[in-house]
Amino acid sequence: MSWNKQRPSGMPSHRYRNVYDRVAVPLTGRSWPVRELTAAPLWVPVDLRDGNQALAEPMDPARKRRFFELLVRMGYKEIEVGYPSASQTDYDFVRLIAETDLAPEDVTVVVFTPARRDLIERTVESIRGVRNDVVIHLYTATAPTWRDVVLGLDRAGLRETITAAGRDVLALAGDLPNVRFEFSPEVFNLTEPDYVLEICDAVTGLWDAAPDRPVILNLPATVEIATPNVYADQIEYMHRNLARRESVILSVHPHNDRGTGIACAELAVLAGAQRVEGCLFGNGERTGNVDIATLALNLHAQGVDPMIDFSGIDEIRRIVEDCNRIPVHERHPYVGDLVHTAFSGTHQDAIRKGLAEHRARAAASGIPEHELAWRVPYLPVDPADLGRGYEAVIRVNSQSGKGGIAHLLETGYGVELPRRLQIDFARHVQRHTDLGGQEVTAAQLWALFHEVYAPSGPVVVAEFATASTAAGRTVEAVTGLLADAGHGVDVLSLTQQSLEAGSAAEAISFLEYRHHGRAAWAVGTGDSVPAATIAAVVAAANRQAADRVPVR
Ligand SMILES: CC(=O)SCCNC(=O)CCNC(=O)[C@H](O)C(C)(C)COP(=O)(O)OP(=O)(O)OC[C@H]1O[C@@H](n2cnc3c(N)ncnc32)[C@H](O)[C@@H]1OP(=O)(O)O
Ligand SMILES: CC(C)C(=O)C(=O)O
Repeated sequence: MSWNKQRPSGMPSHRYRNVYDRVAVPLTGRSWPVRELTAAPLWVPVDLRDGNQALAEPMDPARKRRFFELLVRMGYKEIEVGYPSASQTDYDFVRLIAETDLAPEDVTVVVFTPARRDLIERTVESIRGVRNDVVIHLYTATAPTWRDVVLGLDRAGLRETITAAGRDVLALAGDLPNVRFEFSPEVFNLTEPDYVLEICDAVTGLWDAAPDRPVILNLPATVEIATPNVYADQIEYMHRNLARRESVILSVHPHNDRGTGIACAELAVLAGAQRVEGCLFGNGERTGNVDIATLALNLHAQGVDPMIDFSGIDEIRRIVEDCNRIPVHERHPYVGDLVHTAFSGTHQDAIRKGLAEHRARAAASGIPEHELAWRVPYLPVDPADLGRGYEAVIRVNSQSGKGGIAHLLETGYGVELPRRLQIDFARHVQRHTDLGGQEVTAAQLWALFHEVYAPSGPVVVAEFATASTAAGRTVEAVTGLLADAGHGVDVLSLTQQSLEAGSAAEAISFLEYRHHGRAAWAVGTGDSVPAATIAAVVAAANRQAADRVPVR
């Protein structure tokens, strides 16, 4: 019997070639697989250029400015601000930087240009008077298909075009003391390794790359073509073989066509890259540029300072969405609406226990919760690090269990349901959510709770002090209290397990009892239930009781 019943799909996969048939991948004895990520590379957001050129409605001046100010606030120190020869808006934005103090002095401004003299001239014109450090970023596609189909140049011809443009850049801006240069062999990942190395060495020679005026060599995976290990090999090959390696800032610029842009960037850094270009939340051509927010927060989540502040991630997202006019997906790493939320029962149970353990460990150690080592299951980072609360970590639907339901009542209403009651109530919730097929909010759960346990009669809320409920006396205390208030009470069950152990202080959180044949409930004070919580619960219950009989 075969376990694998798959059959040929009939998809025309034969039309596409394996990466190894398209480009030589020269490296053997690679060292990137055994390296570790221990520090953040230099992040360079290209939202205002590569991201912008992919928008149906490119950013107007106001949106560009808002985005730029956001990037500055977050701590980016090198920002590609536009393609000044492409549009008046891009040109004017660079002029705005030149003529105002919009860019703090420690921020380097990158401007992008193709290898065409008239466009280089316009680019250099745009940066006149900029006081910040400036990088002029020159690019040309170098891969065979682009040479043959797009540019109509052979290897030698393209080399001449690039070096001619390099000379133009040098002639027009080489004497500006605040200007450095960047070169991108576009579609690096499909270019013959010996050829791209030759071109890059020619450019760094021409621009006289030196440790005090390094040249940025940016090696794009313009269109992803292979598994990330191949890109890592390509980057390590360049890292090992570049002529002026000490005078080169090795940069990468992954896109995400195969959905592996993040992996490409991470492996490329292991392979020697020092600088990463990308966009916030992965905007950009086609499937986007690599997402530099996820990359940074991946470092944060493994204990490495990302060097960028994401502590207000929802505000960052709102600005990015507003500027790009593209929504961020609910499942987007770190920032999506649902990424810190569990609907499923066992996940909720683990999160709830994990959060309780975190709080207890913080109290025991004296270390504040936001400083304490994080180990809550299913939450790779503390949502609070990103400026989020814990309200959304657990949401309830038909996939949920008692733990999640109890969590919502605890956080929403301060009610701690004893285990037996959790089990019982979860059955009612399950029926309700199965029927409706929808999520239930804490308020709906609370209403359902009343419907189930106090369908018509009075809701009696009893508040009583720990002192009166010393071990072994709880039943009497409750009964007595209610009797004083004029109710005969038959206490059917005290469900808190710790009651059995005789510990009143822990025990008194919630008691289920029956009053004159009708369900009612009582809340008691104890060390585990702060007075404020009790007060809130009592008030909430009393508000909801049609015929309320508050005991105190
Ligand atoms: C991978 C990347 O992200 S690259 C950046 C892509 N970004 C953009 O294109 C956004 C801004 N672009 C533009 O505004 C325009 O394309 C301009 C101003 C640059 C050029 O406009 P046009 O002169 O109208 O040319 P067009 O847009 O049709 O571009 C195609 C031409 O550029 C040439 N070209 C492509 N890349 C380069 C390059 N790096 N250097 C020089 N020329 C290039 C093509 O060969 C083609 O030339 P041809 O007309 O002689 O065949
Ligand atoms: C030219 C480079 C930097 C680029 O935008 C790309 O290859 O996607």
